[in-house]
Amino acid sequence: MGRKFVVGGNWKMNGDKKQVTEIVETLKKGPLDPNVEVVIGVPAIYLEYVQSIVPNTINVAAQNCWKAPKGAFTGEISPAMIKDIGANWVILGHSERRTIFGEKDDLVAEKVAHALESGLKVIACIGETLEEREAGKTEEVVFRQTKALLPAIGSNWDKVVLAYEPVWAIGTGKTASPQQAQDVHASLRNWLSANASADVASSVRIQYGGSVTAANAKELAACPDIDGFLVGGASLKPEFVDIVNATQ
Ligand SMILES: O=C[C@H](O)COP(=O)(O)O
Repeated sequence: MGRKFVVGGNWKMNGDKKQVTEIVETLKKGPLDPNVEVVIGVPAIYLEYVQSIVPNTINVAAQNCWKAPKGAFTGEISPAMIKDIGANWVILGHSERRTIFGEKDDLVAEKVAHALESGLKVIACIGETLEEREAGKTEEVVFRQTKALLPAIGSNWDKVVLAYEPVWAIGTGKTASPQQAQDVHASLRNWLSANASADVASSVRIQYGGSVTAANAKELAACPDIDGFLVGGASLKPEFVDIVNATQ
């Protein structure tokens, strides 16, 4: 099957020019496993700068974008702008966008569709809240969120990475157990087999995100349906190198 392990670092709204330079220096020193695809999610204002200092083995992602190429959308950036400065990825539908900024499934889908049309690759995030998990609705929620993406993705699944990020595990230090994460990833693959295609189900890469650290990455990475991570807090620290190398 050969799904290439893919590790994203989502810096969120953190860092200043000095710190982002230091993080890039740390990544350059690595050494980073050459068999792993690395994508760093950079605050919009530093995208061009970071793109100009990373080696071409490291991919740069925006953390959000709008669903149109240009126009009267104050404060937004477009996929065309992201591509224009040389970056090729965008993270969409992150739970912070969904919960803090009120992005619903249909808006996330429109953004995904436009980003893909514009030639960006997409890390599309899904995941349930604690309340939803405790109500036994984990699968219902992640299937609903993924279903909304199907028409947006169309035949572009090779340009999409799904990131399963249980909201209760984000920034809380409370990681999903490898079994909990594996179970959701496996269910998602079954659902994709029935609702997209067997080929999509077996080839799409599904990252786990939520309090991933160097201490828990190896165990999570050993799960058969976990194909990488989307890392928040730890992506700002030197341990991100060990997380990238978790399959070694
Ligand atoms: O996008 C990354 C996730 O929100 C995980 O964040 P975290 O590793 O700080 O829990």
